[in-house]
Amino acid sequence: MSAPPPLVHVEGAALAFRGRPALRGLDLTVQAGTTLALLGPNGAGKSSLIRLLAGRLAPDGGRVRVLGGDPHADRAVRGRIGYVPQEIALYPRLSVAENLDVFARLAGLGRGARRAAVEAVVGRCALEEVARRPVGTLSGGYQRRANIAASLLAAPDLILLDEPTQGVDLDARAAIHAVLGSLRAAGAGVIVSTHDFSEAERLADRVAVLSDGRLRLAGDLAALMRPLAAAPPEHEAVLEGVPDSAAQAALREAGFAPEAGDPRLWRADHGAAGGLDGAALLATLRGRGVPAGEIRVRRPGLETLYRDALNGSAGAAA
Ligand SMILES: Nc1ncnc2c1ncn2[C@@H]1O[C@H](COP(=O)(O)OP(=O)(O)OP(=O)(O)O)[C@@H](O)[C@H]1O
Repeated sequence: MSAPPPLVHVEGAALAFRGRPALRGLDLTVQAGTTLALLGPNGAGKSSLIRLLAGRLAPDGGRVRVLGGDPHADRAVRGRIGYVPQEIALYPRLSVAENLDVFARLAGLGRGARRAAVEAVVGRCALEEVARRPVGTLSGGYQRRANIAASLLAAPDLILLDEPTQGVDLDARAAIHAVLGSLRAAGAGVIVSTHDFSEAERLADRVAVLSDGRLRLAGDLAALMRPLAAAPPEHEAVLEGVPDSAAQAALREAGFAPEAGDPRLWRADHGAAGGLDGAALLATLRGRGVPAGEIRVRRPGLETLYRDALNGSAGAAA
């Protein structure tokens, strides 16, 4: 018997909007049963990739295969994919259960199957308490869970979620994490875009970092994180003002570099300032005229890998 196809196989995917490239030749393979976190700055191409995988868009170049087929051309493949867009795509005046019934009908489920499917996803997403309430009257967190529930009605083999926890409180976030954990435990593939490193570390077994329409890093999360366990702590200087040129020179001398887009946040590459005493460093920087508010020390983690990948210093994809 031949091996099942990978969940996702993307080769050289290119996509442009009005001539402006959003994806510039992206390769990505994801095996069945994987939870992949997609990371990248605003405009990196995460949503574009998710929409290609969902079959909502076709690539301008390259090839996109999901579950062995073409998600754009093949309706049967799309039927095995659950897609949760960033925006809430539900009818605000209908109750959660009514919305889910509409979407189950659109997914082609018969009457009996519809009722069972709605009940199953209401349970899985812990929506029992609000099932009879109009979606428009619910909190953002519940609306997001209802949005996710709608994508699960046809028991998909792959669920694509575009920033599912953006703007929700901690309880709603935990509830959404529980839903994703249960999908993973049931063997479904999950691809989730996020800006939240702790979320990615908690949920994913693989990560992919995109920027400017290109894949900068992809690999097994545990394998990528392993070398960091022995790495010295990182130092982050949070400044009270924008440093003048002398203060900038002092920061650079101490191994710090400015964080892109924020002149008040400087970071020392992991290792560069390792072994230094944060309080002593702060005193030294202040002595040199750096308006340093605090020096934070923290263990390198996924955020370190992410920054290295964006700075081009990451190793080859694992
Ligand atoms: N419908 C569209 N029309 C025109 N340009 C678009 C459209 N969708 C995306 N783009 C552009 O394509 C590029 C990639 O955007 P995309 O939404 O995929 O990034 P993203 O990584 O998901 O960003 P974010 O984290 O902000 O959601 C950006 O330059 C964006 O402006």
